[in-house]
Parts: sequence; C-alpha cells; structure tokens
Amino acid sequence: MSDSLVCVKDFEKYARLILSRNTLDYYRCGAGDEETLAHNRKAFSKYKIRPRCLRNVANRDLSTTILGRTVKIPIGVSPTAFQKVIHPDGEYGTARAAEAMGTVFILSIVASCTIEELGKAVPNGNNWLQLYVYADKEFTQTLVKRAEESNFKALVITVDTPLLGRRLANIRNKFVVPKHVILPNHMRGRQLFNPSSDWNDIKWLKSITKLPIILKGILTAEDAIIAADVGVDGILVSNHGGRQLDGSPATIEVLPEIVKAVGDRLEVYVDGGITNGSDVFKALALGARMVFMGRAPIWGLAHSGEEGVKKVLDIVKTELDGALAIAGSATLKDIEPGMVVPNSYYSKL
Ligand SMILES: Cc1cc2nc3c(=O)[nH]c(=O)nc-3n(C[C@H](O)[C@H](O)[C@H](O)COP(=O)(O)O)c2cc1C
Ligand SMILES: CCCCCCC(=O)C(=O)O
Repeated sequence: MSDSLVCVKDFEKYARLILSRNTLDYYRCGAGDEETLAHNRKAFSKYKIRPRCLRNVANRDLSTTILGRTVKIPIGVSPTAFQKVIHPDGEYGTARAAEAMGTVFILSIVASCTIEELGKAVPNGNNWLQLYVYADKEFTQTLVKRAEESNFKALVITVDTPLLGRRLANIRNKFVVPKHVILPNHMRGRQLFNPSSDWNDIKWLKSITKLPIILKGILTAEDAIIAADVGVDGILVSNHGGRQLDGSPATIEVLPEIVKAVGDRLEVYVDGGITNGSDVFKALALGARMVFMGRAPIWGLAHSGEEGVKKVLDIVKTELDGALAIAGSATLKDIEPGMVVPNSYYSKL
C-alpha cells in the first residue's frame, strides 16, 4: 500500500481519509482564516532554483553537523503534541524513525509519553526537548533536569505562544484530547503557557543548564539579534505552522533577513510548509543550517506508525538528494546562495 504513496502529499491525502474530523482538523488546521498556513506553502514558489551543470555530483553526502553532532540528513522532526492520538506508536515511533534516518527528533512537552520513557525507548537518538518557560520556575527547572538525566541533547524553548492561537476548526469541533491519551509531563490544571515570559527567562534558563538552547518561533531580525546577544545556541525560524498569528509571514520569506542579521553567531533552522526536497534545498540555499517538518511526519505516522514516518523522511531525503545532484551540488557545502533566487530575478531579465 505504501508503495503507491510516493510523496508527502500522498501521505497527507491518505491521512485525510482515515483520521476522524476532530483529529484531522487539530493536526491540519491553522489560526484564524489560515492565510499564514497556506502562505507557508505558497511562498516556496516565490523562489526558483538555478541549477548548475557539469560539477561531478557522483558522490553525494547529505550530512552536516548540528550543535556539534553529525546528522545524516538536514531534515529533522519538529515537536507536535500527543502523537498517540494519531497512532499507538506515538512519539516512540516518530523518534525511532528519526534515529533510523540519523536525524533530530524534538519531543513536545505535551507528548503522550514521559521524557524518561522516550529517553529509554530511544536511548541513542538525537532527541531534543521542547518546552516553555513556565511561570512556575521550579517546575521548569525540574523538566530541564529530567531532560538532562534522560540524555536529551538540547532544549527547544517555544517563544511564539504566550497564549494559544485561535484555531477556528478546533473551536467549532470543541476539540478535546481523547480521554485515553494522557499528557504525563504536564499535570492537568497547570497553566501551559506563560504570557509574562521575557528575555530574562532565557538568561535564567542559560544559568541553570549546560544543554544547548534553541528558541523556536523567532520571525524577525530584531529578535534574532537579541537571541544572539543573550547567547542562545540556535533559533528555529517558525510561525508554529501557521497556528499562532494569522497574518504573520511565511517562514521561508523571513529566513533571509534573519540569516543576514545573525550570520554565524548562532545556528539558524527553519520549519513551516516544508513538504519536499526542493523546499529543503531552497531553505538551505537561503541560509538555514537545517530544516524541520511538523505535519509531514504526522501524516506518515497516521499511515503506518514508525514505518510511515521513516518512509516520509526517506522520501524527502531522496528528493533532496535529487535536487542537490541536478542543481550541481555534491554536498550541502556546495550549495551556493546564488542557486536560489526570488522570482523577481527573472522578471527583471
Ligand atoms: C498538530 C500540531 C501540534 C503542534 N504542537 C506543538 C507543540 O507541542 N510545541 C511546539 O512548539 N510546536 C508545536 N507545533 C508546531 C510545530 O512544531 C511546527 O512549528 C510546525 O508544525 C511546522 O510547520 P509544518 O507543520 O508546516 O511543517 C505543532 C504543530 C502542529 C501541526
Ligand atoms: C490543548 C493543549 C494544546 C497544546 C499545544 C500544542 C501546540 O503547540 C499546538 O500547536 O497545537
């Protein structure tokens, strides 16, 4: 069956057929009129790839280093909540698939397994933990300690969620997490988001851990510069998959200003709307060190658990490999900025 699914869109179509309306809407939807959700995808068409020829691309290598560790592909898995709603393999399946593909898995703090369970289930994975800086500092510190003890390799602090975006589909469906799925890292009743969070919290976090810190949800050069000044290790340029502020820009279009502003001061990653190898190529050429995908692995998980996620990652890897070869780059280092240009480059000719 999965042989007939040859791209991420095929997996998405399949997921749309099998998931309940409630569940599908929760994973698919964006905030408000979903303009940003749609724009994340469409904005990739604002750029074209200028392929170079005759550059001996016979021996290709998609690996790179992220926070000092080798990843086999520059395509990681963004945090998405309670994955056992999608498939019994849940987060274990997604993390194992990421490990098999030699890449990063980010566990959401609202996962359907504990930090410790994931650490035990995938002990050799390049696992990162996503969390918020809670008003309750003691609780935050406990989570950080648990991540350290479970051999997580980095902390991802989501900074675009002082409160949850207004997702109309969920409101209409009266979405609730199914009763059989518990969120064991997050005691019911505790406030998940912290609207009073500020840059001092990031400084505090730096002072209590040696784990690298990544800020997820940066969308402006101004904030990227502050992040670099504060001394975090990386930023994940993200608009939360269009789920937070409708009307915010597509991530691929803000990436260049951010890369220009912070250059090599920290690692810059991007997520949002990435569904194929050409998207990945464009993001890398525009300066991202690595990309992440949120929904695409979920569609794979819905299809066949761990195997489905692996298949999705493998498809995008194969597409990136093809894009590299045909654009004339044997390795990621051979991707040159001039290989990806805005459409205006051609309209001026
Ligand atoms: C169903 C769903 C749940 C998500 N849960 C989280 C979460 O728990 N924490 C977080 O920081 N981001 C969360 N995100 C945002 C993703 O990490 C990521 O930024 C986004 O999905 C990227 O866009 P893409 O889905 O187009 O790849 C979620 C996204 C979706 C679609
Ligand atoms: C009902 C709990 C909501 C968890 C938030 C997960 C998330 O970030 C998302 O986009 O959804």
